[in-house]
Amino acid sequence: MTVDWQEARELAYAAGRAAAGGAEPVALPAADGRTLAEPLRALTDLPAFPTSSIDGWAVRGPKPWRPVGRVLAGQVAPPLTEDGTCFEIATGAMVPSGAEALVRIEASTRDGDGRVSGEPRNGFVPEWRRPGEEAHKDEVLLPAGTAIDPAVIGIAATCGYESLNVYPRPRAGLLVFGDELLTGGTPGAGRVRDSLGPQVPGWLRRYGATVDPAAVTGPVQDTLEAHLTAVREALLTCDLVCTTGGTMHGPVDHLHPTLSELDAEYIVNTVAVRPGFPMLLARVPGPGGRPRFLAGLPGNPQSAVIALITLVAPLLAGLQGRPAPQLPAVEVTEAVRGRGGDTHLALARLSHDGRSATPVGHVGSAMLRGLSNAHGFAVVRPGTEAAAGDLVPFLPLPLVTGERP
Ligand SMILES: Nc1nc2c(c(=O)[nH]1)N[C@H]1C(S)=C(S)[C@@H](COP(=O)(O)OP(=O)(O)OC[C@H]3O[C@@H](n4cnc5c(N)ncnc54)[C@H](O)[C@@H]3O)O[C@H]1N2
Ligand code: MOO
Repeated sequence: MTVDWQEARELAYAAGRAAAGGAEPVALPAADGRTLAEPLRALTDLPAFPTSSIDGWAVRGPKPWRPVGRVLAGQVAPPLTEDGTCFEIATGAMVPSGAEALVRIEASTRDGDGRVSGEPRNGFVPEWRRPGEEAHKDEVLLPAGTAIDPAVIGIAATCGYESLNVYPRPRAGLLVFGDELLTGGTPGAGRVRDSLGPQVPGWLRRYGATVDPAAVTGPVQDTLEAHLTAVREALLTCDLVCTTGGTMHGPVDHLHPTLSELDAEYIVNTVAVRPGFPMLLARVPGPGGRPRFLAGLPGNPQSAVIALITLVAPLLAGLQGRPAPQLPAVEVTEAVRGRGGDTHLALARLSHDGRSATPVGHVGSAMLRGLSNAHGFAVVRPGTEAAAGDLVPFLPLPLVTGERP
């Protein structure tokens, strides 16, 4: 029943990939953060016409050249037909056929009759860009599965796209379980603040899901009936419902009985990882034959984030048609103990060059202090220990540039 941590990630990814939605067209300005459902191909040669890189003269034959016209950017250049003539030309303008060279304005002189002389630059950089220099028509520039960022939108616009066919964004929701949880004020008298309701939607969005604020509910009352009602309702509008707490088998832990009532099928039910082992991922029959998913995040807050990064991140990557997340290797600066037959995920900070990781303090599964000071987790695989200087995989938090400098 308990699966290896790496295997759990692969199972979650495969489940998401198998359930990825069909492509939908989205206008370029709205495509940031989406995923290409088809390869991005050049629709024409790029550049599409010979394009001047300078302001100057397009010349033909030996100098001096008599100006016979002017080509500005945006115009179709007429041919330059006679030796000893030139067109004045602007940066970005089409180079006329027949032109043999371009002479920069600052490298040119004019005689009393207005004829132009000068030397074309003999440099490494040509003075005009040839059609197809950047891409040939139909060439694949980016594969399907590419995450769309502003630069991808830019190259798509350069090619002439108005919209892109992309995967749908998975819609995620969150149900917080636990009658002991406060939604405001300071903790005490047996009660703690809910630290997952405010936090989990942000992580889900960073993994590409949308989270409607109306799909975040809690605390849900600790009864089986309340759990069932809340999960059923959430599954109506969400592709993925995350729950927090109740993954064990305590007196008020109702998640497993809820899943059984819903005819859910476990994809992963507990993982050989510390912290976080009671995490689970289940598939629930959805309308139209497309499955919906429920991720059970353990109640201990750091364990909940570990479940997100272990199961939900690969699931969402698969649902969006992205490649499975790969882990870089880093050197640990101090020893990190193993956890016997379990994978140990040890919170750590990366060095500025990203090559080494140093474990942080305050890493108990009920704590968030270490998490708020770390870049991710050093991964110590089952049956191993990491000595200072060893290379281990690093599981990054989905932080944005500028966070945790
Ligand atoms: N007999 C055993 N008991 C426990 C074991 C075990 O192996 N045997 N494992 C422990 C581990 S490890 C974990 S993790 C938790 C998982 O339990 P649940 O998922 O059922 O979570 P709860 O019992 O509901 O809560 C655990 C803990 O976390 C606090 N919590 C819950 N939700 C939140 C929240 N939204 N914000 C802040 N804190 C939260 C809750 O108050 C509890 O302290 O089981 C252990 N027990
Ligand atoms: O493994 Mo629990 O998931 O330590 O907090």
